[in-house]
Parts: sequence; structure tokens; C-alpha cells
Amino acid sequence: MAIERVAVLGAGSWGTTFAKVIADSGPEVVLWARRQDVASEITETRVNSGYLPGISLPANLAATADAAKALDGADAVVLAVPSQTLRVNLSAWKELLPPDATLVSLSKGVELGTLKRMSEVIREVAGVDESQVAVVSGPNLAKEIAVGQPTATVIACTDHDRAVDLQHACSNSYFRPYTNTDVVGCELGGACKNVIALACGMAAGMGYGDNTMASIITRGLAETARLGAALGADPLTFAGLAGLGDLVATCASPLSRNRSFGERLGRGETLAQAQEAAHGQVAEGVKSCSSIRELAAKHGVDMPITEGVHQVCHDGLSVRELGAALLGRDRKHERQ
Ligand SMILES: NC(=O)c1ccc[n+]([C@@H]2O[C@H](COP(=O)([O-])OP(=O)(O)OC[C@H]3O[C@@H](n4cnc5c(N)ncnc54)[C@H](O)[C@@H]3O)[C@@H](O)[C@H]2O)c1
Ligand SMILES: O=P(O)(O)OC[C@H](O)CO
Repeated sequence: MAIERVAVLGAGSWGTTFAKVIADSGPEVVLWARRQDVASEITETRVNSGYLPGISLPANLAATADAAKALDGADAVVLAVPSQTLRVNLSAWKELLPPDATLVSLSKGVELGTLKRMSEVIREVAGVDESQVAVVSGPNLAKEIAVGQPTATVIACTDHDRAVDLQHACSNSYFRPYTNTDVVGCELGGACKNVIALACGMAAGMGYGDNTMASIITRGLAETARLGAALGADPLTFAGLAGLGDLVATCASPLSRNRSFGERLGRGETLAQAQEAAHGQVAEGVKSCSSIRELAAKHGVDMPITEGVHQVCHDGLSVRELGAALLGRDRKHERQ
């Protein structure tokens, strides 16, 4: 089914950027903003200055603070809120969802408490089959895409035809989406890389260079792939855009909120100071390190970097102690 009208719920960095990507690809887009002043600013000036200063949004992108208006007649509903808030937000929108619309998750995280992936939360709250839920994940730093820098991504859905419809709706001269049916692998790649980026940031903040970075990225990918194997993901997904691609972009970029957050901790700032510097924007890994750690324990998977990041963020371990703990572990084979 051709997608002609899309609702994007969440007007933060990625929600606003992805709304622009779709509008630049052809469909009509209505962007829902939690705050009326953000919706009004976009309507009146075509700019969301709080999240994407200087970026002019296209004419086929409308904004509203009324979710019913955004959702009316939508062929696809894109969910662009922080992962730990998805359940509450979606519960409020549930009765307004058009029955056959593709529900698309942009959020990268694992829910605290339930240990569910975002597509699982969507299925549960909206009461839909897995074939109706898609996930977008890849090396997608919003600020680069907003200025039209070339980027690829993955649209994962167990229903390949639905993924292809969505692929058509967001393909343009600067954005190239690939499809994949491995929803589990794509979601785990997106959630876990935030935690690994925190660790890379900590190392950078301590003054360590590229060898340390590459070591954390590679061993971070190894532990992500181990969790994926336990949860039935396709191992090859982790060598793709939603695995290695996103991991490299997030761990290396000063634009990443997770990496920047970790860097502040590495320089000796407290969690509260790093949180204040984020100006209300989410560094998803700070919460997801706990849910991913718990998910790994539940499945008997060893994730030492995730464990260490959790201890730094929530148990008072210092970044120096984390480095020593990781290097002091038992020696082992690379593929264990
Ligand atoms: N920014 C990026 O480059 C990027 C890229 C890919 C994926 N993501 C993922 O997309 C999701 C959204 O990220 P973002 O960058 O748009 O985040 P953001 O912090 O920039 O914006 C979050 C948006 O959600 C809204 N929101 C609704 N309910 C909320 C609540 N209870 N608490 C806080 N905000 C609430 C906010 O008003 C805001 O519009 C995250 O899971 C993130 O990991 C982000
Ligand atoms: O800014 P971050 O760390 O949330 O990362 C943004 C995107 O997920 C990169 O793909």
C-alpha cells in the first residue's frame, strides 16, 4: 500500500529530522509536538529552533500539539519519543491509531522493568500483530541528516512488503533505507550501541586514543552479538547498518549524546552534571545499560562493558575502576 500521509509523534531532534526526511521523499507529514509553542513555531516560521536551529522544514510538513489531528488518516505512525516514555505516550494515543497504519519505532532502548524491546512495547500497548510494527535503526545522527548529508539506514519489519512501502516513503537524494526482516537484531543493535558509546566517551574523557576506542567498539559489538544470538537475532545483522554502522557513528561522533555524556563522566564530572549539560535531551544508554544488563543476565549472556557502564552510572564505580576491571578480567579466546 502506498504511504501518502504520515504522522510523526515526537518533535525532538530525531522526530523532527525524520519528519523532514519523509516530507522530502514525497508524503504529507503531520508532526506532533508535546508543547504547543513548538508546534506554533514550526507552523509560523518552519523552524524547530529548540532542537534543529537553522533548519527550514518543508511546506508539506505540518505541526500540531493535537495528537488526534496528527493521527487522522495516517497510513504510517512514527513514534519518536524517548524509549522509557513510549509506553505511557502510546497508551494515551492508542484509541486514535488508524487500524491498519504501520506503527514505526525510532526509539533505541530496552524498557526498564519489562525488559521489552520497543517493538514489543508497541505490539502490547496497541494490540497489533508483529507484522504491523516496523523499526528504523542505523547510523542516523539527526543533525547531519537534517542538513542533507548522505546517510543509509535499515527499516526492519517481519512483513517485508510493509517494510518496502515504508522504504519508498522515506527514500530521497540524501537518505537511503535498506530493508531487513530481523527486527530483534536491528533493535538490539540500536539499544546496545548507546551503552557502548557511553564507554567510548568515558575512555575519550580520560584522554585515551583510537586503540582504546577501537577495542571498546569491537568488544562492544561482540557482547551485543552474544545477546542477539541468545534472543534469536541473525548474526549478520550486527555487521550491518543497525549493528556496526550505528555503533561506529555513535561511538566516534561528538554529536552523539551518549558519547558526550560518557566523555563528561570520563573527565570527572558527576552524573548530575552530565545530565544538566544534556539540556533535557536523552542519552538513552544511561537507563538502557540497566535493562540490557538485566536482559543479558536473564539469558545467561556475559556483557562486561554493559555491566561496567551500569556500575559507573548507577553503583558509584569510578571510570578508572571500570577500566581496571575490564582489563583485569580472566584471559579468554576472542570468540568466547
Ligand atoms: N537524535 C538522534 O540523532 C537520534 C537518531 C536515531 C534515533 N534516535 C532515537 O530516537 C528517540 C528520540 O530521540 P530524539 O533525539 O528525538 O530525543 P529528544 O530528546 O531530542 O526529543 C524527545 C521528544 O519526545 C518528546 N517527549 C514526549 N514525552 C516525553 C517524556 N515523557 N519525556 C521526555 N520527552 C518526551 C519530547 O517533547 C521531544 O519532542 C530516542 O530513542 C533516540 O535514541 C535519536
Ligand atoms: O545522540 P545519540 O547518542 O542518542 O545517538 C543518535 C543516534 O542513535 C545515532 O544513530
